[in-house]
Amino acid sequence: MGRKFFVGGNWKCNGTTEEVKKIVSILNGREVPSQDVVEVVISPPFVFLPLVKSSLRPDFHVAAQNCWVKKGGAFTGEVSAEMLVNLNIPWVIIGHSERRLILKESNEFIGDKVAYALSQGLKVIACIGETLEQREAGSTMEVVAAQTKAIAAKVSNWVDVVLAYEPVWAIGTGKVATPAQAQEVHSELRKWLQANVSPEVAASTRIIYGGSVTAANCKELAAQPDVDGFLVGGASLKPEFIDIIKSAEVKKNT
Ligand SMILES: O=C(CO)COP(=O)(O)O
Repeated sequence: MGRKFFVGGNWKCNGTTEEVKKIVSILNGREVPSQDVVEVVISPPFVFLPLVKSSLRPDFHVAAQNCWVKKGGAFTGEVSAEMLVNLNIPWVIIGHSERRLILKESNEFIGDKVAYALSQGLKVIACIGETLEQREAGSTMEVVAAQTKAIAAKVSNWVDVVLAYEPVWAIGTGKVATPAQAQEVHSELRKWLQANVSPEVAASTRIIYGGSVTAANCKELAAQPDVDGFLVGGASLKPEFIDIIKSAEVKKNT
């Protein structure tokens, strides 16, 4: 299979220059498993991308948190995929639930964004996940399958895509999915990819979990066979992010 463990740190809309410098210096000073074992990607707000890119250790990479759906131009307030490429930013997060729910980005719009970002040479962390209401109504798989379908419809090459399953009820709530809950959805998503894309894509695509991941719960989650890493919010702004990166070691021993 060979799916390299992936840990993303999504800083969301947080940080000042001073805080950014402090977090970067903490990240730079700690030992973590080698790049053969874990791929680490840090995602600061747009305005801090150049600072983080120029000061972060070379074995960690950077991601934007969003980009425009097509070529840049007269789109006030947007940042284009071309600009990220121009700044040598290799990754972008697309379809985070905060953008889906607060900014009303639809499945189709997100599919278009993923396709355009890939076409420009960016690698994409594509986010999906159900709300509490949807989970309680028993429609989790239906929701995440529809979200994945809208992405799959526009993607022909999955090599540069990481799928992030982030149940909305677990984001920023301290209410992490249990290892069994995460494994269940990840395994169903892999089956969905197998049936609707290809067995090769299903076997090789990393499906990472996000939602209240901490140093305390990451090892148990990482031990699940279909959990290939994490997208971390709050804890990525703290030194414990290093411990979450180290949970990649769990995988090495399984
Ligand atoms: O949304 C997330 C990462 O993209 C998860 O956020 P928290 O880790 O703060 O719950």
